[in-house]
Amino acid sequence: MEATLATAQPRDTGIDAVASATRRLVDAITRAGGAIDADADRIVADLDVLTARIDAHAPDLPERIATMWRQPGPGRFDPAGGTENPLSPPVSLWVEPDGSLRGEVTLGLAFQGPPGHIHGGTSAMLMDHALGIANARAGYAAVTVGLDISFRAAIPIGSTITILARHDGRDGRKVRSSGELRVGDLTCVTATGTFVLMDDPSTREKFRRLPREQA
Ligand SMILES: CCCCCCCCCC(=O)SCCNC(=O)CCNC(=O)[C@H](O)C(C)(C)COP(=O)(O)OP(=O)(O)OC[C@H]1O[C@@H](n2cnc3c(N)ncnc32)[C@H](O)[C@@H]1OP(=O)(O)O
Repeated sequence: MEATLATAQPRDTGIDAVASATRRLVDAITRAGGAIDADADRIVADLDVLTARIDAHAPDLPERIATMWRQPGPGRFDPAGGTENPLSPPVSLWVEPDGSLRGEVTLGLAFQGPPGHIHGGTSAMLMDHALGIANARAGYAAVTVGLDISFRAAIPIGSTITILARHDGRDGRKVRSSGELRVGDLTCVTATGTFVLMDDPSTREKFRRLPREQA
């Protein structure tokens, strides 16, 4: 049986292709560093032309957010697995036979924390998001109120990181999930999360409104 993808299906055209190219750009910049200083003025001019070309297509923010949430299926704009989001690491999560999630990702220098290793905030984002998707797959769309995370071993830049996440249960309006990041057989990060259901009245009210309406 074909495995089910819990994150957005990557495409090699349109906005997904632009986002991928932008990830390659960011990776190239972080690898080159100050070695591009002499060429920086020309690079900035070229990038500004591209930015203006793209910006000409951008609707205002509330309209853009509304469009994002009208798209069916897994979030294409998520910060961890959003194929349309150039800041999103290219994560795909698959549903295992027991309903848990499993995926792999390799992160470059843009995600560095300690020398040669992944930033803890990046690991926390991968965990927060995977735990949230594990809940959503179990039928519980919910927002994080607590994330307990342990960094047990540093994750080398460029290593293949295995992401595991599972929904652990519901307690009234709260749901729990847990997960880990592994490199090979080594468990590098463990996390447990507490989430509040989005259909809880206070949560629904808070996340119903768009930024402009909240001002
Ligand atoms: C659609 C599918 C999406 C799939 C993936 C999404 C993954 C995204 C994950 C995220 O990053 S979500 C974004 C980060 N989270 C937030 O912005 C939520 C911010 N918090 C809030 O807006 C409010 O807390 C919320 C509206 C959710 C609820 O407010 P309330 O005033 O009603 O409740 P409160 O925050 O006091 O606590 C709710 C419950 O959580 C409990 N709680 C709070 N902090 C906790 C903590 N740190 N650990 C454990 N439990 C905690 C708290 O005790 C309480 O338990 P009880 O219901 O049993 O009383």
